[in-house]
Amino acid sequence: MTVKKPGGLAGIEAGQTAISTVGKNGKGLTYRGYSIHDLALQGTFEETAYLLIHGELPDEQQLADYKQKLISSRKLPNELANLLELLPAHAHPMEVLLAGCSVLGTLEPENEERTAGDIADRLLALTGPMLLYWYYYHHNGLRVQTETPDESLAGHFLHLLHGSPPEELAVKAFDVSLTLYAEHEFNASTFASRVTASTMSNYYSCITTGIGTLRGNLHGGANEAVMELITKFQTPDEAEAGILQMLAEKQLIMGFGHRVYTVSDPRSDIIKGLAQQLSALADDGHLYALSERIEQVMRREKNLFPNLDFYSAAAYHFMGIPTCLFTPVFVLARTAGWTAHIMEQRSNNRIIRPIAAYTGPDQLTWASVDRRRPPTEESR
Ligand SMILES: CC(=O)SCCNC(=O)CCNC(=O)[C@H](O)C(C)(C)COP(=O)(O)OP(=O)(O)OC[C@H]1O[C@@H](n2cnc3c(N)ncnc32)[C@H](O)[C@@H]1OP(=O)(O)O
Ligand SMILES: O=C([O-])CC(=O)C(=O)O
Repeated sequence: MTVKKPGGLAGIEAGQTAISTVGKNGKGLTYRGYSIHDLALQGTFEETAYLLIHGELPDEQQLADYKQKLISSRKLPNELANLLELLPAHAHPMEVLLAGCSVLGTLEPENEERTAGDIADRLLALTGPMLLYWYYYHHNGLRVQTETPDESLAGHFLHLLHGSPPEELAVKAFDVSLTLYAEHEFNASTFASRVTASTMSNYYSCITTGIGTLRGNLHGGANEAVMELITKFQTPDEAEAGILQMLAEKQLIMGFGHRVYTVSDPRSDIIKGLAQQLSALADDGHLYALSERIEQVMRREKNLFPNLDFYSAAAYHFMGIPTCLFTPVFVLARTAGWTAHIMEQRSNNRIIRPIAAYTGPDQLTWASVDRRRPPTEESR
C-alpha cells in the first residue's frame, strides 16, 4: 500500500459511513454496495440519486414516481429568475449557484413539511434551469423556458443547453457522467457539508458549503482547469512537450492523482470510453488523442493516473457544454451524495470539531499601542 505523506488529514479515519467505499484495493468504488460500473453503465442517474437519498434502489413504480416528481419541479420561481437576471454576466456560474441556492432557501425553506429529501429533489431538478436561465439571459438576451418534455435530467439539461432535443449518445454519456460524479465518501466538499450539518445548521447551508468547497482546482474545479490545459495544445506531440516542460517546472497537471486511489480511479475508464465515442462525432475530436498522450506521459514520468476530472473535460466539451459549466454540472450530480451524507450525519450526530497542534509563539508580553515596534528578524 502506498503511504501518503502526512498533512491534509491523509489516511485519517474521520468518521463512519454506509454510503460508499472509495479506494477499496486501491481502485474500487461502490455506492450503497453497488459497483460503480453497474450503476453507471446499466442504471440511470435518477436511480442512483434515489439510491443515495433513499438508501435503496427504486422499484419500477417508485422510479416512475420519482422521475415525475423531478419533471414537475423544473419551473424556476419568478423571484429566483429575477435574481438571476440581476447577477452580472461575468460571474462564475459556481457563484450563480451559490446565490441561486441561497435565494431558494429563502423562498422554499426547510421545515417540517419540506424536508431535506424534498429540497434535494428540487435542487436536482432546478440546478440545470438556474444555470441555463442565467447563462442564456446574459449571453444571448433570452429568457429560456426551463421546462422541456425530456424524461431524464440528462436529456433536460442538454435540451435546455442546445435549444433542441439532444442526441441519444450525448444524453447517455451525460447521464453516466452524473452517476460517476454523484458520490465519493469523505471528499473535501462532502466532508465540509457534513461539518456544517454537524452544527445542526439547515440543509441549504450544508449544500452551499459543498458548492464553495467543490469549486477549487484541487477538487471539482479541476475539470475546467483540464479543459484550459488540453486546449493549449494542437497536437499530441505538442502536448507531450508541454507536459514535460510543466513537470520540469514542478507544476501540477490537473486531472491527475488522487488522495485515496492508489492504482487507478475506477470512474476514469468509463468516462474515457465515452469521451472516445463522442470524439468521433466532434469537430475538434483531436482533443481526445491529445488527452490520451497526456495520460501516457503522466504514467511514464510520474506513475500518476487520470482521475474522473481528466476525461470528463473532453467528454463535456464534445457534448457542447461550455467550460464554465463543467464544475456546476459536478454540483448537480454531487447534490445527491451531499444529501445522503447530510442525512447520515444528522442521523447520528456529534459536532465535528477536531483539535489542532499549536505551533504559535509562547505567551508574549502585552505592550500598549504606542510602545509597539515592528518585529525584528530575531523576534520573529
Ligand atoms: C473529482 C476530484 O475532485 S479528483 C481531484 C481533482 N484534482 C486534480 O486533478 C488536481 C491535481 N491533483 C492534485 O493536486 C493531487 O493529486 C490531489 C489534490 C488530487 C491529491 O493530493 P494529495 O493526496 O495531497 O497528493 P500528494 O501530495 O500526496 O501527491 C504525491 C506527489 O505527487 C505529486 N502530484 C500529485 N498529483 C499531481 C499532479 N496532478 N501533477 C503533478 N504532480 C502531482 C505531488 O506534487 C506530490 O509530489 P511531492 O511528494 O514531490 O510533493
Ligand atoms: O474523493 C476525492 O477526494 C475527490 C473525488 O474524486 C471526488 O470527490 O469525486
